[in-house]
Formats: sequence, C-alpha cells, structure tokens
Amino acid sequence: MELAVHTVELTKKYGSFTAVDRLNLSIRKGEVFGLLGPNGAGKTTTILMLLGLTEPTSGKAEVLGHDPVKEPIAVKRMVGYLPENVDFYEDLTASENLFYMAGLNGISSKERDKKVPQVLDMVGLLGSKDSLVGTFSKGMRQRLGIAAVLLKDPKLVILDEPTNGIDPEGIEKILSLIRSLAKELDVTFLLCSHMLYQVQRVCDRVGIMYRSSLVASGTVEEVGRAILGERKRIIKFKPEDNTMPKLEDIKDLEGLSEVKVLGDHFVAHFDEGKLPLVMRGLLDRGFVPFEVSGKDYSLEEIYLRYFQGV
Ligand SMILES: Nc1ncnc2c1ncn2[C@@H]1O[C@H](COP(=O)(O)OP(=O)(O)OP(=O)(O)O)[C@@H](O)[C@H]1O
Repeated sequence: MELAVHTVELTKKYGSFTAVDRLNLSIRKGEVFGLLGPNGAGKTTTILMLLGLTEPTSGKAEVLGHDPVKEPIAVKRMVGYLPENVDFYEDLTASENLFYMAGLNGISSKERDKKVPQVLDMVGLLGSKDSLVGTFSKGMRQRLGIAAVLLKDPKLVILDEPTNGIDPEGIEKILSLIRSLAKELDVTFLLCSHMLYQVQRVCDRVGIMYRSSLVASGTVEEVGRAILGERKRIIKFKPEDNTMPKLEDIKDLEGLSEVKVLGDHFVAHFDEGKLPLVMRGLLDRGFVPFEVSGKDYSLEEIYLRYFQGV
C-alpha cells in the first residue's frame, strides 16, 4: 500500500516542552485522513514539520516519497496547504485574487486563464467569480482558499481547521466538497481539526492526537475499539420455566455485567467476543436468551475523554 505521509517517531520540542511526541503516522494515498484533537494537541506543529517549515527535534517524516528536511522544495511543489486563517484581498474579486496567487506560484498567464475558472468551478464559486471577496461569507472564503490550493495540482492537500467559524450550511458544503474532490482528483487530504464530530464522517481514517501524542488511528470503528475497548452488546433472557427472574439466580454467571431485572426478564451487557461463553452459560443454567442487540461505537465517549471543553 502506497503512503502519502509516513512519520517515524517524529518529535518536536520547544525547550523542555514536547509539542509532538514520537508520532508514527501513516496516511495512504488517495484517502481523506483526519488528524483530530483538542487545541494545543500538536496538530499544527505536525503540519509544519510535514511541510518542512520547522525541523523535527528527532524522528523522520516522508511526504510523497520526499524528506521535508532535505527536500523542502520538492515537498512544497506537491503539497497544497491551507492554514487556519487565509487572507485575501478584500477589494479584489475572487478571480482577481486567484490570478494574483497563481502568479505567486509561478503559473504562466496562459495557464492561469485556463486554471482559475476551472478551480472556481470545482469549489462551486464560478457564479461569484466577479464578486469582491469583501462580500464573501467565511464558508465562501474557505472554498476560495481550497480553490487557491488546487491551482498548483497538488497531490496532497493539508487543511488546518477547515470548518472553523463557518455556519452549519457552509460546513456541509465544505465537507462534501472535500469528499467529492478526493474522489474526482485522486488527491490525498489531511484535515486537522478539533471538531471531532463534524470532520470524522468525511474521513476514511482518523488519528486522535492528545497532549502531543497519537493515541489511536484507523477507521472510526478501529479507533473506537482501541480507545474504548471491545464493543459491548446487550442481551435479554428469561428463566425457561417462566418463573419471575431473581438476581441471585445469575450472580456468578461468567461474562455478564450491569445485570438488571426488567419485568419478566433480565437485561445484561457483555463483550462482543464473549457471545459463545455467555450463551453456553445461560443455556446450561436454564435461561432462554431472546434478544441480542448493540450499537456501533459512539464517538461520544472519545469526545468526552479527549475533546471535552474545547
Ligand atoms: N514556536 C513555539 N514555541 C513554543 N511552544 C510552541 C510553539 N509552537 C507551538 N507551541 C506549543 O506546542 C503545543 C502544540 O501546539 P500546536 O499549535 O501544534 O497545537 P494544535 O493541536 O495545532 O492546536 P491549535 O489548533 O490550537 O493550533 C501548544 O501547547 C503550543 O503552545
């Protein structure tokens, strides 16, 4: 499997403070990856190291096959980076701003004429190409920022807090834009955000960063299992002779927790992997299981543990 980003024990210290601690990150080519964590977790410092804008204290990074410390220009050529706050000229139109930026990127004027309307169309702003950026909403500015990044045909796009300060409708537009661009353009996206709920749903995989370290990475399902332990299931069962359930009858049954009596039956939790053990125990003791249910990992607990108060 080809990797767009690979870091090995990547570390950044500012004096005695460790901003990024032995980060091992793998981002696959073509995926949308969310680096998620509360403010101050070390996400921006990680981006700066990937872009070759700050040197790691130790460890290594490889971005699209290049070392950002030794080959920063090669990395910058292929990576589009949109920082948290993008500045445009307010009294220029959307098109004019992009023409200007394309010039800064060394794109020829002939190429600019072709590319500017193309990228404006991709982000849904072609209809506003002649409007002054001063009249744009935060969401429209963010989409214009994405258009600016796309001007140089990047292979990897890094967006820092892409949904910050944007209204719900604008967020919806940005996130579905990212999803469709990833599909159409075969570009890898790295989204850094402290908005776990918003951003995770457009990500193929996520990494949770907390206090300078990556605490888990993978699909939301894998991250849920790594952080929250095995998925809990709920089982309902009753005595086969239809007598009233009594808690003392099942007190030493293996694998069950949070057992309660609910009318004519019991309700209990168990770890998904223990289903055969639980079933055997119940049947041996003369109980009839009649319902097993459970829900997917909820990000709520992860949120409460790592993101609360941000
Ligand atoms: N140049 C610096 N000198 C000293 N400390 C720094 C420097 N840059 C960042 N830090 C510290 O490193 C920690 C991680 O910062 P970083 O900006 O990477 O976090 P973050 O996860 O991106 O959060 P945010 O979304 O707030 O930017 C913070 O505690 C910050 O104060």
